[in-house]
Amino acid sequence: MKPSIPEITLHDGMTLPVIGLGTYNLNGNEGANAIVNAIDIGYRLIDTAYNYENEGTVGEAIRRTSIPRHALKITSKLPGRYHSYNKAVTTIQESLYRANLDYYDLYLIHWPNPKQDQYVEAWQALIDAQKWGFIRSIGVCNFLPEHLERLETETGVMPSINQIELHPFFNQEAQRSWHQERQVVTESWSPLARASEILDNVVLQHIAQHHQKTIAQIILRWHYQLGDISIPKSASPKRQLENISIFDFSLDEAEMKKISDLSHSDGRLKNQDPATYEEF
Ligand SMILES: NC(=O)C1=CN([C@@H]2O[C@H](COP(=O)(O)OP(=O)(O)OC[C@H]3O[C@@H](n4cnc5c(N)ncnc54)[C@H](OP(=O)(O)O)[C@@H]3O)[C@@H](O)[C@H]2O)C=CC1
Ligand SMILES: O=C(O)C(=O)[C@@H](O)[C@H](O)C(=O)CO
Repeated sequence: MKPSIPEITLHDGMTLPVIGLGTYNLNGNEGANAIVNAIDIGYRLIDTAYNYENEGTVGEAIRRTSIPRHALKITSKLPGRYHSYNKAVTTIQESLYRANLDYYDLYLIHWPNPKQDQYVEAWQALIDAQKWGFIRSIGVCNFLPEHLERLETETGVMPSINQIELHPFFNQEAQRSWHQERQVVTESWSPLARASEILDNVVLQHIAQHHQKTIAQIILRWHYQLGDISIPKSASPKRQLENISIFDFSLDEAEMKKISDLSHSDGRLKNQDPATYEEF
């Protein structure tokens, strides 16, 4: 049976499933097949980006599936090199042309690039693109509280979502509670910490054995109970199904704490600190 994925409502009324499919490195025909499989088994939220060079692949998968466009939630992202207002507007249009879509459900600024300091202009372009009907909901990725505050002060609009690095090795406690106070939904990128050494972690192994689940399922259940949206990437039909089969058990408070306690200050996977990282 296909698992049914619960939904979250954003402050602008958009609803999104609590688990979506990450598509970084899902390109071409193989990528399209993987995305079609995910949609067929119940995924409705698909996360792409201009910089992944696969908005076309996502569009192809949407054309191949029998699920109607309106039942899907498609996200894309504006790259760092196109933050100026005019470039941002044409890039949003290019993102649509690449996917052959009339609108994105969610469009995000991919990184703030604070040194470049054009993210407020980019945000104004997203606000206008939403008014013109190109985008249904607008948000950001990797924005620190100071960046989010500036968007609201200078444009009056707070992002609906902030997609950030979040996994048991980097639990983002302070940023998550900042979001919660301001009705910004947290979306987790690399929710499985790219499935590297985390899959050998003994704390997670014990919890997984206790629930007769895999470590990936324990991590994704932890995300769900934290209240965030996660977007695990998998090219494998078996692991795609595993990753959405997490709604038939729950973690208790002690287990949640043990997982959150795996976090450490240098737990970022690639040391991409939004205060200094500048994306192309
Ligand atoms: N906004 C941003 O700045 C960023 C956004 N992202 C987005 O977040 C998405 C997810 O993050 P990503 O970096 O891909 O990392 P993930 O944490 O989703 O891990 C993906 C890796 O985990 C493996 N995997 C998936 N499911 C399982 C499972 N059940 N058991 C074991 N291994 C598994 C995948 O392999 P396999 O495919 O073989 O299953 C792949 O190697 C990206 O694809 C992208 O859409 C990512 C980075 C930055
Ligand atoms: O995948 C993304 O969305 C990114 O922003 C990349 O920078 C990613 O984090 C990465 O690590 C690329 O190697």
